[in-house]
Amino acid sequence: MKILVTEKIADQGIEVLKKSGMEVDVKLDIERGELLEIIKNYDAIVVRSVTKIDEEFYQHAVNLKVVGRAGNGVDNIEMEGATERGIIVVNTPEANIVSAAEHTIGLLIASCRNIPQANNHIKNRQWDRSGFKGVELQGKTAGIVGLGRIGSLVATRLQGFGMKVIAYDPYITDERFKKFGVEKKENLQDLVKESDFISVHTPKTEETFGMIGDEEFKIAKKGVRVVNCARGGIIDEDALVKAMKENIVASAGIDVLVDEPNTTSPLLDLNNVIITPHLGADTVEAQNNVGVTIAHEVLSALKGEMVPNAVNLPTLHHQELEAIKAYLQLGEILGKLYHQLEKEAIEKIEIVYRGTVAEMETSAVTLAILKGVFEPILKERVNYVNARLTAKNRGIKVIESKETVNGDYMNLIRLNITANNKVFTVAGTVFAKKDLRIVDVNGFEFDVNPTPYMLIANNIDKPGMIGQIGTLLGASKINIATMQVGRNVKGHEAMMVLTVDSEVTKETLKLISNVEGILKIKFAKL
Ligand SMILES: NC(=O)C1=CN([C@@H]2O[C@H](COP(=O)(O)OP(=O)(O)OC[C@H]3O[C@@H](n4cnc5c(N)ncnc54)[C@H](O)[C@@H]3O)[C@@H](O)[C@H]2O)C=CC1
Ligand SMILES: O=C(O)CCC(=O)C(=O)O
Repeated sequence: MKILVTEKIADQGIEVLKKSGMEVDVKLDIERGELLEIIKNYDAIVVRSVTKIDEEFYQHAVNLKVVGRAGNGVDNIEMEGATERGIIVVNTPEANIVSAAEHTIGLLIASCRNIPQANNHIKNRQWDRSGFKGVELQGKTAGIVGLGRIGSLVATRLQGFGMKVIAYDPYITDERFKKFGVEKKENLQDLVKESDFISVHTPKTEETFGMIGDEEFKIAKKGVRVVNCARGGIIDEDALVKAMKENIVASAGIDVLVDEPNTTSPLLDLNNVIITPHLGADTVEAQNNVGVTIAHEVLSALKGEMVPNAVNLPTLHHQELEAIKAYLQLGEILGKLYHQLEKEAIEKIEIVYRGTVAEMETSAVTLAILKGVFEPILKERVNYVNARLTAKNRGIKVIESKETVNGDYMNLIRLNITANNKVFTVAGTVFAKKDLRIVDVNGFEFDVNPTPYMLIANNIDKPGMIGQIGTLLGASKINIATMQVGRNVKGHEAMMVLTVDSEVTKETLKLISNVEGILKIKFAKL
């Protein structure tokens, strides 16, 4: 597979990609036209904040499976287009947050103490100590907008300077405010009125773009100082210029602009604005961390694995992913059985989580089940990202339910798949956190450890059936690894599940199906 890297990531990250055996092309500063022309040749692209991944891009990226954003914000990536096409978008949301938080503090202190201005002054061979008087942080009130990963790191660091920290973030719990010792503000206006310093740490969304603008500067304290190390425009740039000219804002520390790269912003003309060209994440540590993390994530995503930082998938932290890993495998296997045993078009898929698994975050397991259901018929066109959409587009109802009671098993996943007025059922469990078992197929009970090749037969429960199948497989040089029979009533229909060491050809299946008493025989690849 081929990976294109269009922006600088750490050499260690490139090494990880290359060592995996993938073909890696690094084309920094590639022109848009050339990118659109060549992207059809690639399975994955790794970008930072400059490369625009939009609808036009997707139309050319016909073989693309993964977009890796080496960094945090994904506002340069159009998400809907990716999800519709089953392209998985991964980022590294934790890898550069310390650097961004420290840069925020740097911008705040540098602007409060006029450090860049004084530096320029003395480098111009002058020594006039007047005109650079700053202000202290201690005893002042810092208003944080967005108490997420970076906002909370900034909050704790500012508390270290003896500041009172207040925050506005309507989307997080009161516990999180308490955890960081931050006073909650119910609305932005209250935060703006009370703050001596305001720092924004939200993503750029329709709601946050321009959220600090003319109205907010009207009610802000005279001499307020602001920092934007999040995304350009969260503090409206025109309103900021105006408020600075009117001496409402005493200083601004800015790392991000609406249009980047940018060397013409009117903010550059104001002496009390200190500005860096989007350097928040530009440290040795953050870049190594980001580069290596994104490389591993892109490789996992290309292998079709669930990735913790997939943006267009349920959010899973590493620990959560570890906890559900075995259920992801089990769910996919259970799902894969349907289209290999049955041919009817599915109308409804009911997924029942029972016992300990019902207490977990199972949305990703549902995706694994759906991926499994469609994979035998859609192959690589279905993946975790588009599995739900695939079900929807095919008019299939997906119903999930949870039962916290334990039945015969500590945990159980059961699928009831309705097609043409019949219900196919299959259930499985996980023993000792990693041992998968199929325990029920259409009401026949088993304890089968699923393997890549399985034979599943319905037969009349009578003597000699097992022997005949064994003989035919033996003649075809197919080794049987395990064999189990499930039956409900003696002498009626039974089901045999055999795990075998190699693929079973259509000819061998035909021979088995001709055995008297065999009602149905199917070969399943898991
Ligand atoms: N300058 C740089 O180089 C870097 C910038 N960033 C940017 O920093 C920002 C914050 O990143 P993280 O802390 O990782 O994000 P996060 O997702 O952890 O936190 C964002 C917080 O903003 C809150 N929020 C969303 N809408 C809001 C609204 N209307 N009002 C108030 N709060 C709102 C959310 O509830 C969340 O708690 C992002 O814009 C990211 O792109 C991140 C890394 C480096
Ligand atoms: O240095 C970069 O790639 C941009 C960092 C950033 O803004 C982010 O990770 O959101």
